Amino acid sequence: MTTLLQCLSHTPLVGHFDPAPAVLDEVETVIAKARERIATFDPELVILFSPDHYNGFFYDVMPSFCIGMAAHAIGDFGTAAGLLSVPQALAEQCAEAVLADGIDAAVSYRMQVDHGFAQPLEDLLGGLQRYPVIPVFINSVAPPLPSFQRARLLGEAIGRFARSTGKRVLLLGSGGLSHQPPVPELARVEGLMADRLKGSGRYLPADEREARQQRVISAARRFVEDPNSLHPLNPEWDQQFLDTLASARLSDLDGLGNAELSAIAGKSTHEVKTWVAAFAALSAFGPFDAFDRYYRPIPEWIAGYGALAARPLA
Ligand SMILES: O=C(O)CCC(=O)/C=C/C=C(\O)C(=O)O
Ligand SMILES: [Fe+2]
Repeated sequence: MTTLLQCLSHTPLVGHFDPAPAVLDEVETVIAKARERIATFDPELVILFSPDHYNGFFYDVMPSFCIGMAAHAIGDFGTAAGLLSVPQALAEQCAEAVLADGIDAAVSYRMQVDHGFAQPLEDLLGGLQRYPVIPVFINSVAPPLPSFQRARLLGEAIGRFARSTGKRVLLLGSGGLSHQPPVPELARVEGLMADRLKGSGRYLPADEREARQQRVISAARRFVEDPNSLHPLNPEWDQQFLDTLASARLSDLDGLGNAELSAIAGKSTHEVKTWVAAFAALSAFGPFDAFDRYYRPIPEWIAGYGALAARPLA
């Protein structure tokens, strides 16, 4: 097998405000099985599609897509901090190939990433540096957002590059499904907060970082008591989305506009474009089989929480 895919929701709330032990066990079992499968696959290269939450990408320059030539994680919400093991020459080749293929992704030689990248690297791979990883950012919270179609085309271009390496490549998608945690919006803030979103938030003082994290934890507590305190989760849409990916109908999502998706499933649901990109990358290896599907709405994590694996058909 030359490639394996794993998509998984992430949540900064794990360990801070958890669901009942039985649910936590269920999720841990799903993650443990994925981790075991990945260890057996023993990737030579990992390509990780993830969003950011105004920790590394800001409105001073906000790309739709960015490929990391080098990257470090900030360690928010108790996730791991430090350098990722990015194979720079290979990442440069990836960027060259993607641009030559018609997708104008930005590059970063100092990509700052948050739990969106760190959590899957820790949970699925065992740490930030366990395997060589090319991090690929997809803007999922800062309008104007890329479309489903562009995320799919990015994924296809990266998949063609991945295939050309001849390596065992693990494709990861991080984030989603339906959810809308409290993430500030430029159109709704001013003063210091607007300045933070334009770039001064890149290096937050510890007390502000802590206050920001507590805001999310408090919102989760409220959400459990009142599902209308935030945009409600949408299990029906989430299951349809999983059906769409599992049946390789990725381009069916092309026509779904960003405003429409926000209205259906919440403003952070755009993170599912990382799943679309990962599946599109897999499609460059030929027909695939999706398996180990998991889904549960978990209000404690403000998340339609899911997982889906896939591999090429034998
Ligand atoms: O600026 C803030 O306070 C952002 C809060 C934040 O980082 C929330 C993140 C939530 C997720 O990553 C998620 O549910 O996917
Ligand atoms: Fe997120």
